[in-house]
This record gives sequence, C-alpha cells and structure tokens, in this order.
Amino acid sequence: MATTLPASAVHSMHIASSICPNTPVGSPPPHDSQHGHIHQPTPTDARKAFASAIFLTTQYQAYTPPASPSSSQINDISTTLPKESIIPLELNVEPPASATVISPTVEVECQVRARIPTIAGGEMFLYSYKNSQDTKEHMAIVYGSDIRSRSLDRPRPGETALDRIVRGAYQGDRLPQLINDETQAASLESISPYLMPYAMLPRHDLQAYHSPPLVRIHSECYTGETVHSARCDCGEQLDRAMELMQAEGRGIIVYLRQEGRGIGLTEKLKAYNLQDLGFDTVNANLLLGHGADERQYGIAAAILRDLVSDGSEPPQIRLLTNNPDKIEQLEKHGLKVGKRVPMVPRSWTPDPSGKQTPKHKEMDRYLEVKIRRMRHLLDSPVQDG
Ligand SMILES: Nc1nc2c(ncn2[C@@H]2O[C@H](COP(=O)(O)OP(=O)(O)OP(=O)(O)O)[C@@H](O)[C@H]2O)c(=O)[nH]1
Repeated sequence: MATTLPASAVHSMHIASSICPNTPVGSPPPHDSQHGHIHQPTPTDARKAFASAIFLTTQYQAYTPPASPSSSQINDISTTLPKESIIPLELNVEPPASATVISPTVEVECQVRARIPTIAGGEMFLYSYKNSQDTKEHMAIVYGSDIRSRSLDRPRPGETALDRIVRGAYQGDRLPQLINDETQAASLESISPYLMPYAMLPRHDLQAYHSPPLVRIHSECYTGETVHSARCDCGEQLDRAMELMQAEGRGIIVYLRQEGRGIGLTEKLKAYNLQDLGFDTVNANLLLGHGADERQYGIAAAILRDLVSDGSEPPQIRLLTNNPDKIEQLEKHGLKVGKRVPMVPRSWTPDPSGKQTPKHKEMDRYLEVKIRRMRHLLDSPVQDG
C-alpha cells in the first residue's frame, strides 16, 4: 500500500538524501542557492537526518527493535520496514581524511616508573606521565633496559634519595631485596649505588641503538581490553604488541587515555547502541555529534621523545599500526617513522602452530569499515556481512 508523506517528511528525506547520495529518495540533494554549491553533509546534518528518520519510523510504522539484535537481525531490520520510512543504515558521510588539529608542542614529565613482572614471563616497566595538555595519566609500557625516561631521571628540587627510589628513578633494572626484616629500614648507604647522579646516567641517544625501537601507540579501549569485547580488535592488538616486544627484548607501547577514539566510554557505548541498529562505527560517531576520530598524538610524540631521544636528532621508530593518521600526525610532531609494521588480525592468519582463531562477524565488520572509511592499511579478506 502506497503511503503519502507530509511535506515535512519529504523535507526530512531530502536531508537524508544529501547525506546518502547513493540512496535515492525521490529528489536531488538541496542546492545552496546563495553560494551555488551542493550542501556538504556535516555531523549536524547526520543528526537531523537521524532524528527525521526516527520521526518517520515512529509515525508510519510501529516498530520496536529487538532487545539485543544479533548481526543477522540487524540486516532484518531494513527488510521489515517499508523502504520509504527508514533512514538508510549506510550513511555515506565521508569522514575527513584527518579530523585532527595538530596542537602546539606538549610538555610531558614522567612521574614514576615501576617494574611489572608479567604472567607470560619476562617483565616490563610501566611509566606514568603527566602533561601540559590534559589531566589524564597517559602511560608507556617499556621493554628493554636501554630505554629510559629523561624526565624521570632528572633531579627534582628538594627530593631525597628515598623519593628517587620511590618514583623509580634508580639505576638499573631492579632494586635488591634490602628489607628482609620488616622492622629494619633500608639505609641510604645500602641504596646509594642505585642512585647514580643524573650526569652519569647513560645517554638516551637513539643513534646508539642497534635499530629504531618497535613502538605501538595504543588508545585505551575498556571494552576490548578488559571485558574482551569482540566488537573491535583492540584487546588482541595490545596483546600482540606486548608479545612482539617481549620477543625482541625491547619496545615501547604508549598507552593513551583516549577511549573510544577520543569520545570517551559513555559516548562509545551510545555508539554501540547505534551500531546495533545497523549504523557503522563512523556513522555512529557522526550521529552523536562527534568526529569519526577525535584522537591526537602530540602527547604520544612527546612521550616518545622523552624515551628515545636526547633531542639532537629526530627520533626514529618502527611503528606497529595500520592507521595512516598516526604516522602522519607523529611525523608532523617531528618523529621519523622509519618503518611501519602492520598489525594483522589474529583470525585472518593461522598462528605458527597452524591453529586458526575463530572469526567474529562484528569484529570483521568493524575492520572492514576501518579499511573502507578510515584509510586503514590492511588487505581485507573480509566480506560484507
Ligand atoms: N567511537 C568508537 N570507538 C571505538 C570503537 N571501537 C573501538 N574504538 C576505539 O578505537 C580506539 C582504537 O582504534 P582502532 O581504530 O581500532 O585502531 P587504531 O589505533 O586507529 O589503529 P591501529 O594502530 O592500526 O590499531 C580505542 O580508543 C577504542 O576504544 C567504536 O565502535 N566506536
């Protein structure tokens, strides 16, 4: 049965049409008569179109989405609704090549480092940083004793030898077990060999290294790393980076607190609900009024400079990534990415023992969108699903 739409609904469809030029809805996208060009879609347009579509959906079809739609149900949503009353689930809003504004140079200072023995064997050092741009505790996970923070080792006014020990600014990889009896405190004499004066500490000159260190710049993902979500590959990427660095015996993971590509956990969870309606990861962000990717890498660049350079040469690194935005931003911040080391999803290749990690439809869809819409440098064996 044909449905006659009111004028306001037709106007809404024009907005949707301007956002999704591949999905005809009856008339061309609005033309800006004042400036004589086709109106470019923005996150605001995307929100308006979304609101209009929801309006149309509720007006012309009493439809309640299932509580927890599975991937197959997501596809079903678009077939059970009359074509003219739904927003296209694929809004081909082109995300900008890089939505990020490069901020002026950031100052960082390492507050503390501590040795972390790992369950997998071996150990690494965790460095906690403060910076001049935000109030978050960004971190570096460091493998290898030849990589040290200059700002950590720098003496602080008025600090005692114990202060230096407590913030991890001691020489070497580990402190000796000095306190066997809890009532007996370590004497300054016994710890002084670990407090080499700053001038005598080894120089952090990258040129002295045999090869540029392997580096990953990782953005926080509570869902992928802590609750093992299969919506994204973040958890396995962090594990993989740690495995590779452990095997090489050195490397740096800069762990940035930019959850949800910079929009925060709460907003990312909202985006997941939109993704359950069928919107992809880029459009879900845009519909919430965010950029596709709001991350900046100035703090990461400053942390890397602190760890691998004495300031005389642009620090050279090998970067574990598929994301060209990271490479471009780091180079704008004065780092040299000598080599990109790709991150191949575990389920795309068998492990050395020939075992295949099971595929997750939602993760593959996420990866496919990163390739198609976020310029990620991966050869995709993924089919649209
Ligand atoms: N907004 C949003 N953020 C997501 C989503 N899935 C993962 N993230 C966040 O994306 C960030 C990781 O980004 P990715 O695009 O997976 O990877 P990348 O760091 O850009 O690129 P690689 O270096 O190749 O791994 C983390 O901050 C995650 O919390 C999602 O669906 N929506």
